[in-house]
This record gives sequence, structure tokens and C-alpha cells, in this order.
Amino acid sequence: MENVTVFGAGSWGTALAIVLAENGHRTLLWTHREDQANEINIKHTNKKYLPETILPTELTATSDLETAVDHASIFVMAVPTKAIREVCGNMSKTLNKKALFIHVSKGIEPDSLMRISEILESCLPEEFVSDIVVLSGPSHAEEVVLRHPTTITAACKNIQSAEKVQDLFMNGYFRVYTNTDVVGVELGGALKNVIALAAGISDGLDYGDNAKAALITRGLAEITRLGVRMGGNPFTFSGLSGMGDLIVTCTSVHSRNWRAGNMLGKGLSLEEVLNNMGMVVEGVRTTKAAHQLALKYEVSMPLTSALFEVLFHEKPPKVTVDELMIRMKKREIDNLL
Ligand SMILES: NC(=O)C1=CN([C@@H]2O[C@H](COP(=O)(O)OP(=O)(O)OC[C@H]3O[C@@H](n4cnc5c(N)ncnc54)[C@H](OP(=O)(O)O)[C@@H]3O)[C@@H](O)[C@H]2O)C=CC1
Ligand SMILES: O=C(CO)COP(=O)(O)O
Repeated sequence: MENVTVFGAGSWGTALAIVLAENGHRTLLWTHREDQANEINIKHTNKKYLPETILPTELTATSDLETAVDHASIFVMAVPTKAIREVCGNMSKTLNKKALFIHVSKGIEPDSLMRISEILESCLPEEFVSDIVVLSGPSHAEEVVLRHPTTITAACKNIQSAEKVQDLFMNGYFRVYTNTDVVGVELGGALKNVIALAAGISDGLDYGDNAKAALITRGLAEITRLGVRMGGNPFTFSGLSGMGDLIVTCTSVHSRNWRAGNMLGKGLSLEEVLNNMGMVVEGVRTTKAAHQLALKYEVSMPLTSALFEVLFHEKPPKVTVDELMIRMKKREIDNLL
């Protein structure tokens, strides 16, 4: 059994900490809010993020970063993409041993266009990082805490590190596969949020199932196009971290990205939607990053570009869909890769 610290006590960090604690690992959950650490330690709840869940008593929390870093040499990074740099920068000040970093965040940083593992590499001291593993796949926290069967992928260039993560998390309801394609797994996890926002908009406009199936299928085509251009393995995009996560995020009411899109489709402004959510909607910033990546790599990503216009230039969703439908005629398969 291992000592593990999970950084970030939102829905996903808390759900993964429960899996680890149930697997017998001495698991500490770090939160930047002292009141939340107290709630977890005293009441064994995290009402804001998982209102129905009672946490295992063995799972403890701290808001002291030094205690969190000292506790383990396996760290799970579960804060939103925009907080990764800040948290890693602060951790670096107290880090004094080699550690395995597992990250579960699904985003791409706008402007730098870095994937999460690249951000981690850039802001952690190299001598204290044994490896970086990404854990990603169709896995809503709300279902994991109910112990509903869930499958996910651990990816690292070094397969032994991916297998270590597989062993840490795997149990009767949480099945972990391994992959060495870090680029493909990270891109699939981040880019599906863009398409999930679009699927939510489509549902908000009451466009029905044909439209949603089209978004999922053509969304996967453009994710794959960019992902392969950036070095991902084409097969990864039809795996759990690609198609699997795309399906769950575009079709589940648990998805914050889908829900945000749904509100946009019903006519709310982006500002109103984000104020309503109270949880991270990664797809918004990632749409900007994906739009920039499409331009940089000269890859056609019509859905991403259309969503970029809706989110950042207030283009009405209905007009955007009309324009998408009357684009130049195309072959379906040519030009996929
Ligand atoms: N929810 C899910 O089912 C899944 C989520 N993910 C990914 O995991 C990542 C985290 O998502 P999730 O847990 O759902 O997000 P939530 O919005 O549920 O929680 C985010 C957590 O991060 C904390 N946080 C935000 N900013 C900072 C900061 N600067 N320093 C420290 N802590 C901070 C929040 O604190 P506060 O409460 O103070 O805001 C909160 O505890 C995302 O990238 C998401 O895409 C991946 C798979 C499944
Ligand atoms: O990535 C997720 C499920 O696999 C969670 O998606 P949302 O961030 O849209 O809720």
C-alpha cells in the first residue's frame, strides 16, 4: 500500500481519493480551503462537489501544502487546468524528493498551447519528477462514487509508470487500461470538452439526436485530424480517452461542458452560464486553445472554429449551425488524417 496525496478537492479529486482510499492506500486530499479540509475530516462529506456522498473515514484532508507534499511521493494533480501552474509552483517550493505525478486535468493552455504534462514539466524541478502519467477516460465523478463500472486509461511514455498507476487505481468497479501515447490521450481528453459544449448547444436548441450524432462523429474526425498532426496515434482517438470520453461528455447530464452548452443554446450569455455553474467548464478555455492549434497546424476544425465564434465573438448559435450546414460539399473519409 502506498502513500498518495491528491491535490484538488473538487468532484474529480475527491472521487479519485475515495477510489485510492478504498484500495487501501494512505490517501491525503489537499484543498486550498481550510473550511473544506475541516468538513472532510470532521463530517466526512464534501457537500459542494459531491452532495450525496459519505467519504471513507480513512480519507483525510489538509489545507497545508507542506504537509500534503511531505505525505507522499505519489501525487495526483486534480485541479483545473488554469490552476496547475500556481499549485505546482507552490509545491516546488517544498518538494525535496523524487515523486510520481499523475494528472487528471482535461485542458490545453491557451496561448502557450501546452498540454498538461508539458505544463507540469515546465514548472516542476526536473530532479524531483520520476515520471508524469495522465489518467483520462469516460469517468464522471458522480458515477464513480456510486461504484458504477468505469473504465479509464493511464498513459505514460514509460509503460512501467503507466502500469504502476493501473495497479494503484484498479479495483472491481474502476478498470484501468494502459497506453504509451501521452499526446493522444491528453488531446482526446481536452478536445472532447469543446465538442461537448457544442453538443449541449445543439440540445439547447432542441436539434435532436441526428444533430448530436453528427457532432460526435464529425467532432471525433476533427479531434483525430489535429491529434494525429500533433503526433498522437490515430487509434488512441477511437479508444477510451478519445471516443469513449467524447460519447460520455456529449450525452451525460453530469457533464459540466454539456450543461454549459445547453444553457448557451437556450439563450444565456457565456458570463451568465459560467456564473451559474460553480464548477470548472474546461471546454471554454480549451476552445480558444484548440482554435489557436488549428491555425498553427493548419488543420481544418470547423466545429471548433464555429464554437470559438459563439463563445468569444457572440455569434448566435443558430446562425453558426446554418453556416456549418451549407459549407462546401465534401467527401466523408478523404482528408480525415
Ligand atoms: N468531474 C469529473 O467527473 C471529471 C473531471 N475531470 C477533470 O478534472 C479536473 C478537475 O475537475 P473537477 O474536480 O471536476 O473540478 P471542480 O470544479 O469540481 O473542482 C475544482 C477544484 O479545484 C479547486 N481549485 C480551483 N482553483 C484552484 C487553485 N488556484 N488552487 C487550488 N485549488 C483550486 C477548486 O476549489 P474551490 O472549491 O475553492 O473553487 C475545487 O476544489 C478538470 O480538468 C476536469 O476536466 C476529469 C475527469 C472527470
Ligand atoms: O471528463 C469528464 C468525464 O469523463 C467530465 O466532463 P465535464 O467536465 O464536462 O463534467
